[in-house]
Amino acid sequence: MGEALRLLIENATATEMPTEHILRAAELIRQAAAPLGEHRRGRFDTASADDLLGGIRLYNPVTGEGSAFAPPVDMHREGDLAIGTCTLGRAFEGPPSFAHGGVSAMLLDQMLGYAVTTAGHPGMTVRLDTVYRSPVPLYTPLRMTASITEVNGRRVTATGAITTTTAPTTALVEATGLFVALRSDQAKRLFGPVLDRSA
Ligand SMILES: CCCCCCCC(=O)SCCNC(=O)CCNC(=O)[C@H](O)C(C)(C)COP(=O)(O)OP(=O)(O)OC[C@H]1O[C@@H](n2cnc3c(N)ncnc32)[C@H](O)[C@@H]1OP(=O)(O)O
Repeated sequence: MGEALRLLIENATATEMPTEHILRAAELIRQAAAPLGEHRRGRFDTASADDLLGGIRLYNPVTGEGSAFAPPVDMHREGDLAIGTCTLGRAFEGPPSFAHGGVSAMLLDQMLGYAVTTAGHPGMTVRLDTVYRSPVPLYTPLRMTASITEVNGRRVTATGAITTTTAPTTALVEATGLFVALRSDQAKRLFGPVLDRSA
């Protein structure tokens, strides 16, 4: 379903069809959406397809295969380096033909988060600094990298960059993120209802 939704969003964003076609499509979309809404999970319920501890989040807005919104980014580790790949379509546009700056920050937040989590230092982002060196092109295969630069108690720093796959040494956007490991009282305060319901 995620793939179908992403095709829908891409075509809906790029379409130049006449208004009557768009109105007809809108009605069909409403008809398709209605049965899905008949049984929904609540705010604190995890998706039945998810495995929180195993890191499976089907509807994550960056990596989720089931997400209408995610590019989705494919991530893996090679040694100390986290690597991600994706191609951004029209829905991610900011400046004409290039990605929105907030989208680049979102991709890098997830990349850095993946780097720290898969290195055994899970935490939440408390700071993300981005440097925009060149616009990120749409419809162009992208490569992202991230790695840890410092571990200082509960605070972990990671850096990363977005490049194209054809010029992997030319950073278009760079980011440095600070992640903080939650104390048990913080984890309980923030995620207690979710953990209780998924136990
Ligand atoms: C595979 C998974 C990938 C996931 C990637 C996505 C990651 C995300 O996007 S997470 C979502 C965005 N982030 C958030 O919503 C976090 C919001 N922040 C918070 O809830 C709180 O700041 C929280 C709970 C993390 C930490 O609580 P807080 O009271 O701020 O910090 P505290 O626990 O007292 O301090 C920890 C340390 O971090 C430091 N710190 C906290 N915030 C900052 C900051 N913004 N800048 C610098 N240092 C900071 C503190 O000074 C302290 O340092 P020290 O140990 O030397 O005294």
